[in-house]
Amino acid sequence: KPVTELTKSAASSEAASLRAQLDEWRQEYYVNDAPTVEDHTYDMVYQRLLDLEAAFPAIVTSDSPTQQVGDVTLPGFSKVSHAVPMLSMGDVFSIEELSAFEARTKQNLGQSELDYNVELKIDGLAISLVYENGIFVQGSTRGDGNIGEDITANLRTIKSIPKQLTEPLSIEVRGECYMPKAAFAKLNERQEADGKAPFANPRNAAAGSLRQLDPQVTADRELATFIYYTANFDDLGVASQSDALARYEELGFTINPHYRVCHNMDDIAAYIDTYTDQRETLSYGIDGIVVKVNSIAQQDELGNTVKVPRWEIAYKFPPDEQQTVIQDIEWT
Ligand SMILES: NC(=O)c1c(N)nc(OC2CCCC2)nc1O[C@@H]1CCC[C@@H]1O
Repeated sequence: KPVTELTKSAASSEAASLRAQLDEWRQEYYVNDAPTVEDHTYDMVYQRLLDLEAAFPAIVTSDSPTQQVGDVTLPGFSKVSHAVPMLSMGDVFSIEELSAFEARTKQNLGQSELDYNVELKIDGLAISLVYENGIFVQGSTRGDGNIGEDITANLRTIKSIPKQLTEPLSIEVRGECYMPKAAFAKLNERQEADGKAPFANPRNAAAGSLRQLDPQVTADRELATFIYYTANFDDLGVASQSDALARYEELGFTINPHYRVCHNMDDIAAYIDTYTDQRETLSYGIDGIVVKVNSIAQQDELGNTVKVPRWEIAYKFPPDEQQTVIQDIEWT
């Protein structure tokens, strides 16, 4: 039926079922690498959801597939084309799905044992940093993965981003720019004091502090970074993700210290348990755990699908229990 003839509740329930269907198809496509429908079928259903949400904005949910698309680039920024696309990651939500990823990966590689590098999934904004002969020359956002915004001037104000490396390497590295929880709380106090709207969460605050044109604003926001990737491993002389992280640190970058080489799912599950418990004690936000095949050669052998690497997966924590806390406050 045309969306204009629907009641809001009819639109809302149709949208909910479309979201579930789209999420199932995304899982097949991005995680299992085994889509059961043609792209145009996905696109038609996606378009129907867009129409429903456009006709009834109140029914949009933050986890709707329509809200997950890569960021488009904002006007006012010059554009940066990523020579190597900045990919995102497939998500899984249970150990069972993680085991399925492991089984599929072992099968793809014809290996019965695999080493993984497991990392915290920092809840920030992906950035790319380009160095020429060891000098920081350009920084950008991920954008849609191919085209990002040039935010070099803003990134120059961030202390953890070295202006010069300890070696004269010409290299591009990638990582997450984030706002520590303490800086986020202070910023929102200032926002309220200035009669401005508070930021919803540290990730939005980091994005809002980078994707604006005044470097002084960025400088005042106490942002930080963790580097975790490079587009050109050949320049590093390393054979694994865990060695690459140690190399980034040698070059002057900040890396997240909580990475661990795991040899099987039990190790990975133990790591997930540890950081599910410790999550609240971390001074920055994380929204999951990243499991990567540790060997670079095996990563290359597995390659990437159009949007995500086949050699890594993100285990996502259940949505934050913050909502229940807020409900308690309202209730009392
Ligand atoms: N958020 C993170 O902590 C994180 C990580 N620890 N490791 C990676 O590996 C990259 C490598 C190639 C594709 C993803 N990506 C991360 O975040 C990604 C960046 C873009 C979308 C995800 O947030």
